[in-house]
Amino acid sequence: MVYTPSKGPRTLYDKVFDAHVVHQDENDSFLLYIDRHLVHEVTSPQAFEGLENAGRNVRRIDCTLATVDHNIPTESRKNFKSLDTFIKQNDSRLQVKTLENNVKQFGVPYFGMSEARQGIVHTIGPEEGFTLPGTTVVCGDSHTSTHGAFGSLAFGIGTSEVEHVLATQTIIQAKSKNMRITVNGKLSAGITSKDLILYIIGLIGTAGGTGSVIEFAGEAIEALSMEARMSMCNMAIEAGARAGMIKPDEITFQYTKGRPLAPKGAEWEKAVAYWKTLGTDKDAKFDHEIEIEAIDVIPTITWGTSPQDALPITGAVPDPKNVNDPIKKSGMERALTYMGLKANTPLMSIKVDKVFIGSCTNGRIEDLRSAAAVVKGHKLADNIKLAMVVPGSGLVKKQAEAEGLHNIFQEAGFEWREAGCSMCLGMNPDILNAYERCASTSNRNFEGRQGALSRTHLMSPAMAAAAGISGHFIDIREFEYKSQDEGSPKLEVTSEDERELESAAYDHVEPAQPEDAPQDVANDELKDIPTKSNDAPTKPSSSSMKPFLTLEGISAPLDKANVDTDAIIPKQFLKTIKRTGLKKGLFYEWRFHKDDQGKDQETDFVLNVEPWRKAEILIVTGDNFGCGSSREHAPWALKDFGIKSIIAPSYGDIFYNNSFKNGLLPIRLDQQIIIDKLIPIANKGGKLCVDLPNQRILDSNGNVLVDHFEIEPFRKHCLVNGLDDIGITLQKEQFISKYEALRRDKYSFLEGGSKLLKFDNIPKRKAAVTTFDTVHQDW
Ligand SMILES: CC(C)[C@H](C(=O)O)[C@@H](O)C(=O)O
Ligand code: SF4
Repeated sequence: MVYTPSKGPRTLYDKVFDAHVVHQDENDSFLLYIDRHLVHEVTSPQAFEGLENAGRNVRRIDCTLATVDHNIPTESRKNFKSLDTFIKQNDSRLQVKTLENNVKQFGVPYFGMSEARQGIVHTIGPEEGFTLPGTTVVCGDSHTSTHGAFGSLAFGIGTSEVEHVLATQTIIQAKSKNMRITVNGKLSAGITSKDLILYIIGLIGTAGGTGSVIEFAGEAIEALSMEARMSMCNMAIEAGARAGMIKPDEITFQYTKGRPLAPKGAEWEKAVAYWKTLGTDKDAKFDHEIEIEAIDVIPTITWGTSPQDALPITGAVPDPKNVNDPIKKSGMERALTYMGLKANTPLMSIKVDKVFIGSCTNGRIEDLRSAAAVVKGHKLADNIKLAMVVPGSGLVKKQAEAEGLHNIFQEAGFEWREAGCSMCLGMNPDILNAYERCASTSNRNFEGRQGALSRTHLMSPAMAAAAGISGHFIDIREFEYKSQDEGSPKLEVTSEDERELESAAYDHVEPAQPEDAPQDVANDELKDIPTKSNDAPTKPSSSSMKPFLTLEGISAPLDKANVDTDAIIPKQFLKTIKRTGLKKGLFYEWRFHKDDQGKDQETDFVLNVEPWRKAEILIVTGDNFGCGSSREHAPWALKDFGIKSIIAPSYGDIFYNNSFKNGLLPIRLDQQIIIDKLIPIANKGGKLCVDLPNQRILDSNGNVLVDHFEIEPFRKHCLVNGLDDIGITLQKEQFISKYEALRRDKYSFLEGGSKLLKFDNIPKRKAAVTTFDTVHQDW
């Protein structure tokens, strides 16, 4: 169907979405073109394997950029010789080496461990100018939302979608709702964008943005630096949103200009003229609007096990006695026990064991500057066992060292590390021990996130640094800076600082202009082309599915809200390069405890008990099942256990998507219907029958319990027919090439991409598998 964007006033999200529609299917499913695809070692092995098995290629290596970040140790690389000697953990090493093999085989530009530009995937994209305003950006990682700070539509995807993007440079998407959060007035001195985003998540909850793209707007947002905007959008996913976006403006252009992969000369002018048109039109309609007064935001930290457990630092640990909702009350009680906290304890009296300054939320130069301003002239408190600063990228590290920040940290007793995800999720040697409490600048405080039984409190870099110096949480507004003589602490990076950073650290070769001359496209509109294509590949992908029609199986109850994917499958199980064998890891922390010998013993968690041990349908009472990380390992683990359908009031967007790609049916139902009609049966271990063709749910006697549940027609079509998305998309090859021709002309400033990076060692493809060989040789 020809897609005709609305003629009326449109939002920033509408505009970027409209500009990328390759094809609209009959039912509200769109094929969107992807401008930028970032790849890392954890969520890509199975995707490359799928490509290889199906004999497919990476369609646009110039739109793809890979790096390693999650698994790598952050200790000094001075003596780095090879991955074999440097990465001690076998499974981590295997994942990193697998990525290295894959980028070589498919010719994907890659920043490996010996490359100065390596870093966290969300730090390097903006840093290189790979991320550009108005683009679509994806990555097999939920914090891809970070890139929305540029006014790009950026979101996390699962591994099946990584494979889809690699093969087709497109993604199948439904349109999200428009939500705007306007922050009026100015933030008070010392209040950072991290305080603001924690405040917002505390207000709207981790499901507050579900199904929506949030546009952050208003005076306080416009005043933020790019790095501060990135911290905001980074955590939009923690508010459940599909993406976060901020209108590109002069601050965005200033930040982007001169980056290695940013357009140059006339292409730059053309790009800026286009980017200036992207702001939300006056009178554009939002499905949800929230207004916040900046003056209300004070330093904010989390107390519990969800990012929504955010409180002003002046507050006290909440008391479950004051909560009526039984699900919320029991969640709060559990969080208090897990965090080892007593209700009503003042937050500022809570002592800290470790400090972590880093991550894709707060591991950029501005963050390190603000933490260093706090630390300068002080020493870590005696009770601090370890404090570490982990730059987001090699270039951030280089810049920080040029400014002498590493000396400030080291003199105070902090460890100065190499770039990586580090203790943000502890897939590498940087972890907390059981019961240790950490002041962390990362974005997730889920149970076990930084190590089994670890306790994470989220906050800004300045607040985490101050906690290290004081030994307990402290209000940064009352902290005694010793660096006043050198001017007040830098909580903001000026454009001058940015220029300095650029010239000091970004010594790249001036990239040549793209070779592809803009092509003549007669018409700006996409023309409808018959979907039949002669050259559509027919080989199945590795993930091809069985048709899903009706399912009759034992149902198991799960009386919890906000079940995150870290809980469904903890980080230690993500190191596999396969899609199978994850049964043991499902709800691992809930299903097992360690005995005196350190052996796993089963708990009485429902799935360990007969008859639910054989459950095929999971009935969840609380909202937001599968929130958090994009790990497709969550549906893989559920399927491996035997669960084939989940029924819950709502889901995390990425988990919901990922489930369909694996033939796992997630059904959304009203909470009251679940509690009244399904939970009584699940509590007895009774059977339910899910009838997908007729979209209804029956009991084992054939009585209809739910006469209709909603499911998007395209998703149903794929499940019922066991269809492989990639195969379907490749049949639309003509639409994709047509869009690419349009793009070369209208958005010519996007051409070139990562192909323009200069490498000392150009990865050589093992076998000539694509028509992109010429491109590859051009590097
Ligand atoms: C490993 C990856 C899938 C995951 C994510 O999607 O966010 C990770 O980056 C995280 O922060 O939990
Ligand atoms: S959230 Fe943490 S683990 Fe995930 S990409 Fe960012 S730094 Fe890495």
